[in-house]
Order: sequence, then structure tokens, then C-alpha cells
Amino acid sequence: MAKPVVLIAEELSPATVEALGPDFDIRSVDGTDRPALLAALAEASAVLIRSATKMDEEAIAAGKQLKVIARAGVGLDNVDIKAATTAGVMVVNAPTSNVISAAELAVGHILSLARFIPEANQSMKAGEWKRSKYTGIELFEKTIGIVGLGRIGTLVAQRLAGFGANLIAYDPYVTPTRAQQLGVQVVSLDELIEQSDFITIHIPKTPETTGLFGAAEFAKAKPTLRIVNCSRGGIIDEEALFEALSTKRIAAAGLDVFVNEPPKDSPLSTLENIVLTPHLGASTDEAQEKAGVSVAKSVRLALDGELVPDAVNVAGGVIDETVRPGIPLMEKLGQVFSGLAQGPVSSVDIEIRGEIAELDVKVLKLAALKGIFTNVVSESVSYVNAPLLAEQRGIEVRLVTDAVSDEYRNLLTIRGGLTDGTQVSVSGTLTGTKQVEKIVEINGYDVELPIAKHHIVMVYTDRPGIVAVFGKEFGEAGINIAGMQISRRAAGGQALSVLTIDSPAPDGLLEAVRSAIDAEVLQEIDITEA
Ligand SMILES: NC(=O)C1=CN([C@@H]2O[C@H](COP(=O)(O)OP(=O)(O)OC[C@H]3O[C@@H](n4cnc5c(N)ncnc54)[C@H](O)[C@@H]3O)[C@@H](O)[C@H]2O)C=CC1
Ligand SMILES: O=C(O)CCC(=O)C(=O)O
Repeated sequence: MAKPVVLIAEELSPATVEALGPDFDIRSVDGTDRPALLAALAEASAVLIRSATKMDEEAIAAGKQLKVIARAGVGLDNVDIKAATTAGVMVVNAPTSNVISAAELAVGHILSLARFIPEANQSMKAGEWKRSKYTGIELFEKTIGIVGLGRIGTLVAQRLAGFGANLIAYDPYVTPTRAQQLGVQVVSLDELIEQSDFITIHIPKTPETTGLFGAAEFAKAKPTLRIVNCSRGGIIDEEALFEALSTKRIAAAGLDVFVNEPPKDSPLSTLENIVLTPHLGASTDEAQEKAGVSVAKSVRLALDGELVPDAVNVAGGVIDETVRPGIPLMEKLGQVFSGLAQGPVSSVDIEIRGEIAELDVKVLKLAALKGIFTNVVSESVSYVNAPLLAEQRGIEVRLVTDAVSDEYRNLLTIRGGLTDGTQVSVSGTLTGTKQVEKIVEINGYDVELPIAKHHIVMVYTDRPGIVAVFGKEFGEAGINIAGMQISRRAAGGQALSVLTIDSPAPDGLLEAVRSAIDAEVLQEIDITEA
């Protein structure tokens, strides 16, 4: 069998390829060469990117086999997460890989602006010795405003605390108590702008944050303000910044990120009071190795059909080892449920009973939904788009947990209501040391049968000799019955039989059985392996 193709679209640490291992056909492409990227995506199961490759709707659509987009870094503004989710493609990043490097670069920019290190270096290399021109300022007792007190903002605060600076922050999503623990005072954006000697920005680029710093904000700032942006280009309006720096409305700026990267013919590069770096926040050996290894591990998990802790568009996270065996069982129960339902479903309860119910079992809800839609929709169903498919169909989905399970150590049930009012249910469990996957209930009938590839479910009126009647039909069609369970509520009442058969029923067999036993229900339910 051909190995899945993993496409590396940007330069990554060699540790990435090592961590991917021998199981993939690893190919490279320049992610900024659009036609080449689109062509290469056609065969890719996974694509690994940094910040220069645009994985938009068009690129995602070009990846017909694509299962995972892995961003070796933090920012995901170059990935259309909504389009990926709709297409069932998992998006993962490496959220902590480069935060130390990015924080250290921000501190480096702050020190460069305080002490004119880049300018002095350039001047000396030009043969000059200008000591008074490059007289700087100390950070000690200066007010430093941190915009965004998340992972990187926090690391910056911890590092700047060592300089004896007075730290203030603006982050509407951070509590004053959390900030206080870091020795930072939370203030409004206006207060931060008015009070700061330095501002450093560490927020995501969103419609809300684009242009957060423009002419109006610079008008409120001290003329001595030095501002640093190592987060995303465009959070500072570049035209307004040019104006503020060239008119000395503010003192200086340090930028690692730009609206267009690389910024072609930007007037900012003509200014003396700006320090520019070409998006180097994550460019350290350590960060690149961490990011590469982290996404390689995520890609391996994702292509093995596992949930990935760093997936950003899948609820799942770390899966407890006790819960893990329930995932394939739940997927199969989902397929049985859809086979039984045979009509539009309006609600689904995913019930987890027994000791695992006390753990985080959200993943079992995803597995059930994946199973339910696997043989129902034409698109490929994954943990990513299964909840969306339920939402699009207006299906109300609930996860019900109960630590008490009377008969089985753990019992997984999918119970649903159809739009015509019919109720359908199937339950399963894992038994014995081999953890055999069994169906133990169908539509309220108790059964106990190992799950197989092909099942026949029959409902008919209980009467003597009926097994011989349908057994004859299967025998004459050359179909071997591997397992059978009959369940009934009362003698002579309705009975439900589940058979497992070794091969699919040929055309005409089900009809023949139906008329031979006068079955009310007769369905073949096949399980598609993930
Ligand atoms: N220059 C580079 O190479 C790198 C840049 N980055 C960028 O740095 C930025 C920060 O990354 P992390 O700290 O990992 O993110 P994070 O998600 O941990 O923190 C972001 C913080 O911003 C806050 N926030 C969101 N909207 C805000 C608003 N309107 N005003 C104020 N605060 C707001 C959030 O509450 C959160 O605390 C991101 O844009 C990321 O893409 C990350 C790594 C390297
Ligand atoms: O991969 C890179 O160099 C970009 C790093 C970055 O900006 C991020 O991780 O958000």
C-alpha cells in the first residue's frame, strides 16, 4: 500500500522529518508558490506549514485527501479554520513551541529601542564613534504597557520584572487577580497608551485587533513612547505609524511583523527611529525543533485516526487510557444506530454509564457522531466535521453520563428520536481481558453478540420453528451465520434476532427471508472500518 503523503510547505527543523519517521512519503514544496502548492496538495494527507503558506478555502479544496493541516508555530491567521472544519480537516498548531523565543525577541526589541543597539552597530561599522548620539534610557522604573497577557505576554512580563520596570497591561480577558500574581496592573487601553514609556503587543490578529493602534492612539501617547510589535502585522496601522514616527509624535518603534510579508518598498524602512526584523520571533533552533517535533507527533496521531491534543478545531484533548478503547466501539455503535434508524433523526443522546463516566468522555460523543454519519453522507466524516454535520441537520445532541451501571462495568448507549416519533437505541460494551466489542441492547431488546462486519437485524412474531425457516434461506444462499442472538419480551410476542454473517447478503436474500418469516423489520447493517 502506498504511504500517505506528508507535504512540507516551508522550511522546518530537520527534527521534524526525523519525528515523522519512516511511515510517510515526505515531499516538499514552496508554500508561497501557489500553483505548485495547489498541485502538490492533491495527493497530500497532511501539510506542514509556518506562517507564509496560505491554507485558504481554495487550498483546502485542492487537498482532496487532506486530513490535517499542521502549523509549526502559534498564529493561525493563515489557515481558514472554518473551511477546514467543513471539509473535515483537522487543524493543529504547536501552541507553546515558540513562545519563549517570541518573548525574548520582544524583550530584545525593547532593549534595542532603549539603547540604540542596531543604530550604534551600523554607525560603528561605518567607521564612526558616536557616543553621545546614542545615549539611551534605562528600563528601570519605566512604565511598560503589555497589550495581551496570554502565553507570550506573560513571559514578557516575567522577564521585564527583572529590570525593575513598572508593568501595566491591557487584556479584557484576563482577571486582575491573575495579573496581580504576575506583578502587573490591569488598566484600560487608553490608560495604557497614556502612561506607557514602552508598549509591547502580544495579541492575535482579529477583526477587533486590526488597526488597534492608529493615529488616534498615537495622539494620546507620550512623545517618548517606544512601541514594539512582535505579534501580527496590521495590529499597528502602518501608515499611522509612519506618520507618528516621521513627525516624532512618538519616539521609536520595533517591528517583527508586517501587513505584507515581506513588506515591499515600505516607507517604514526609510525611517531612522525604527528597528525592523523579518518575522524572527520563532526563528531559534530551540523553537523550530520544538515546533517541528510537536506537529510531527500531531500528524502521526491524526493520520492514525487518533484525536490530537493540539487540534484547534476538535473538542477532545488528552484521552484517558480507560476511555480510549470505547472510541472504536462507539464509532461502530454509531453505524449500527444509523442502520437501525432508517429515517431522519431529530435528537441523539449519547449515554455513558459506569466508572468511565467519571472521566472526560467528550471524545466518545465525537466518536458516536462520526459513526452515525459515516455511511450516511457522501463526504468523508471525521472527528472534525461530525458535530458540524449534526448541527447542519438540526440534530440535538446530548452527552449523558452516569457513574452507575447495573449490569456492565461500562455501558455505552446511543439513543435517538426520529422525526416521525420513533425511538431507536443501541448499547455496547467491552468484555473480558480481550476487551471484545459487543452489542448488548437494540431498541430495548437485550442481546449479547460480538460486533462483526455484517449484521442482520430482524423483528418478527415469535413462533416455533422460525429459526429453521430463516436458517434455510441463508443456507440456500450460501451465507454462513457466524453468530446469533434472539431476544423477546414474552413468548409468542415480538422477537428480535441479530445475526452476524460472514459475507454480505446477496440480492434478493433479505426479501426472501422477510416473506418467509413475515418480518416487520429486516435490515442488514454493515460496519465500515475507519
Ligand atoms: N513574531 C513571531 O514570530 C510570533 C508571533 N506570535 C504571535 O504572538 C501573538 C500572541 O501569541 P500568544 O501569546 O501565544 O497568544 P495567546 O492566545 O496565549 O494570548 C493572546 C492574549 O491576547 C488577549 N487578547 C485577545 N484579544 C485582545 C484584545 N482585543 N485586546 C487585548 N488583549 C486581547 C487574549 O485574552 C490573550 O490573553 C499571536 O498573534 C501570535 O500569532 C507567536 C509566536 C511567534
Ligand atoms: O513560523 C514562524 O516563523 C512564524 C511564527 C509565528 O509567527 C507564530 O508561531 O505565530
